[in-house]
Amino acid sequence: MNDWLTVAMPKGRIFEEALELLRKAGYQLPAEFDDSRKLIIDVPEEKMRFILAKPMDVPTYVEHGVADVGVAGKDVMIEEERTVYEVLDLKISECYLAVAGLPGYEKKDINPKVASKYPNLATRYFKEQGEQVEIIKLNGSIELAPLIGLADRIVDIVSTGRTLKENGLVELETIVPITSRLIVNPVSYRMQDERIDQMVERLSHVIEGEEQ
Ligand SMILES: Nc1ncnc2c1ncn2[C@@H]1O[C@H](COP(=O)(O)OP(=O)(O)OP(=O)(O)O)[C@@H](O)[C@H]1O
Ligand SMILES: O=P(O)(O)OC[C@H]1O[C@H](OP(=O)(O)OP(=O)(O)O)[C@H](O)[C@@H]1O
Repeated sequence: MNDWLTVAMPKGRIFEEALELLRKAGYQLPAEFDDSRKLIIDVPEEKMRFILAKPMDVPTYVEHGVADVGVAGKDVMIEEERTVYEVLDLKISECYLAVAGLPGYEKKDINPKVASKYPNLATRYFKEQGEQVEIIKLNGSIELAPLIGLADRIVDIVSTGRTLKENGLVELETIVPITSRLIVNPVSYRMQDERIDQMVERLSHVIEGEEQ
């Protein structure tokens, strides 16, 4: 299977959009992708193996070389800081990272707490801002933290803004816009450069077409 390409796909909300993009780029992906609990799906016609991972873990599989390429949110890339090449902005799963809190929040000097699923990113952000905070790592439902008094602020993804609004929170600072990226293992890029370049080219073509 030396000439096969292993692709790490994030399960969850990016999956369908990424799948659609690949199909539009001409990859023949069977119906099995749309309704399966399998974590490895081989597509011999394309000489491709797909592994379905947790979104936050995709760069880990790619860094270790068990996947040649992968799809990961920019949020995950910033948080994880893995040694991989980021070769293409897929322009899917658009959202942004923001600091949010209760309305009227005022910065306090003593032990301000920030809850986030992105502890590394949040630590770096507040350091850059020259603010000392305690980061509390959560795995989901981040908006709950200020409501229940676990933290004063949160660092989290905002897309429609509905979760903030329905929980009575407001955005305090915008950190960075987020989209999903195509990432590549550096060794795979040397060994399979033609196949990977071709993939980038085919996907770019679809993305540019959709932008017009
Ligand atoms: N509300 C959103 N709208 C658009 N894109 C989002 C949104 N939330 C997250 N994303 C993007 O999708 C990626 C994966 O999100 P998803 O919610 O599927 O995974 P997750 O939160 O890591 O999964 P899980 O909740 O199972 O741990 C994120 O890394 C981010 O890039
Ligand atoms: O601005 P919105 O459109 O409301 O989207 C933002 C929400 O989406 C994500 O949560 P997700 O649905 O992944 O749930 P989680 O709390 O389990 O992370 C994110 O963490 C926000 O809570």
